[in-house]
Amino acid sequence: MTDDASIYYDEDAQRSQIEDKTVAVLGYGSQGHAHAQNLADSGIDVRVGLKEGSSSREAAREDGLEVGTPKEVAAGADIVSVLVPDTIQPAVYEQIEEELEPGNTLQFAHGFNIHYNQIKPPEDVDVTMIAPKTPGHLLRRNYENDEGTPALLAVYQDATGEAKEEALAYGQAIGCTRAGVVETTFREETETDLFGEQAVLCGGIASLIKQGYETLVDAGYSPQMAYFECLNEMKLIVDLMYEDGLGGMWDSVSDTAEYGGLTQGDVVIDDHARENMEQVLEAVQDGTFAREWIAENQAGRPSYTQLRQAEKDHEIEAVGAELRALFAWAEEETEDEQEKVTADD
Ligand SMILES: NC(=O)C1=CN([C@@H]2O[C@H](COP(=O)(O)OP(=O)(O)OC[C@H]3O[C@@H](n4cnc5c(N)ncnc54)[C@H](OP(=O)(O)O)[C@@H]3O)[C@@H](O)[C@H]2O)C=CC1
Ligand SMILES: CC[C@](O)(C(C)=O)C(=O)O
Ligand SMILES: [Mg+2]
Ligand SMILES: [Mg+2]
Repeated sequence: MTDDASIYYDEDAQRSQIEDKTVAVLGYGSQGHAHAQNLADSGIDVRVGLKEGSSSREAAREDGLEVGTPKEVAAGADIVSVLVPDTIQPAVYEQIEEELEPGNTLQFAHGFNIHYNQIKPPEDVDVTMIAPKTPGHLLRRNYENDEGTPALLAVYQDATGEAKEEALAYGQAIGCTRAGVVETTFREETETDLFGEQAVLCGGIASLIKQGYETLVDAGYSPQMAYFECLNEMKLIVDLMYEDGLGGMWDSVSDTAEYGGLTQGDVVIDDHARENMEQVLEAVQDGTFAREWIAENQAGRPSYTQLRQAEKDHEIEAVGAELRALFAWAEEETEDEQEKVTADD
């Protein structure tokens, strides 16, 4: 995004660009179920593409959607939205490639396979991206609550001359132009998304939480105390940043927290952490991470499986599960009490 980046809203999108078109949504996972249901609720003709025997087929049918194999649904579609996992996309693309007709659109929610040349579409189709900046389940929840979800729009290939307009209409139909759609490129979306999820949003924050938790527990504090301090309250603090930036958070916490945070934050996340972040970014930019991830999948995901298990086995997960169960029970009780008060009134 540059200083003059364009942001598009509902009024910038033309429904006519999509209303008579058929969309094949491949995959019915986090993004797939949200795109498919939001499109259908916006009056668009949607079909869901899943392999025979897929565990997602029943869910899509229960949600009232027509289901076929990726090849079957792509055959009748104007827009094919590729929402299976990134590592599966090249194989699924091979199944649907011959169904693409001139003027059709290949639509993505992340640029990995286009940017790293794992999918090479024919020149006569549009290749676009609407990348919601949120997990899919929140994309669906926001749509149902009449709220918007910000997204990025990019056009890699404009065979029809109307790729951007159609992508905007798609973004409107899944609820993104309600919040704002920012124009970017496949390269910028891919590299910033991978960097963000690795260094900050998913990897960085999980490691920060675990290191904080372990520091307190190793120093003799109770695991419950460490959980509340390092994980539970994270959401509440991030909510303040989400609503009003870092300033919103600094304004709300005590002066003591603000002074301690401003002096110690950079001690923890220091120049060394910054150098590590730069290395993470370099591996994304020069394709090292992409090659590693593709090879890891070709080898049957040995490291991924082991790392996933180690994360599940971390003590903070068991402690958190116990505490959250107590919390939910306490909340239910509070609601019951409130209902009782209302009824008594
Ligand atoms: N997760 C997110 O919120 C975000 C994801 N993205 C991007 O969206 C895209 C989709 O990611 P995400 O939603 O996480 O994916 P998911 O892992 O949630 O996708 C799982 C779905 O894909 C189906 N699937 C798996 N293999 C195949 C196959 N061979 N043929 C057909 N369907 C298959 C699964 O069916 P089955 O039940 O049979 O396994 C399931 O329905 C990616 O490009 C990702 O980077 C972008 C923004 C956020
Ligand atoms: C932050 C992770 C993400 O990039 C996302 C939800 O936006 C993803 O790939 O899931
Ligand atoms: Mg993302
Ligand atoms: Mg991502």
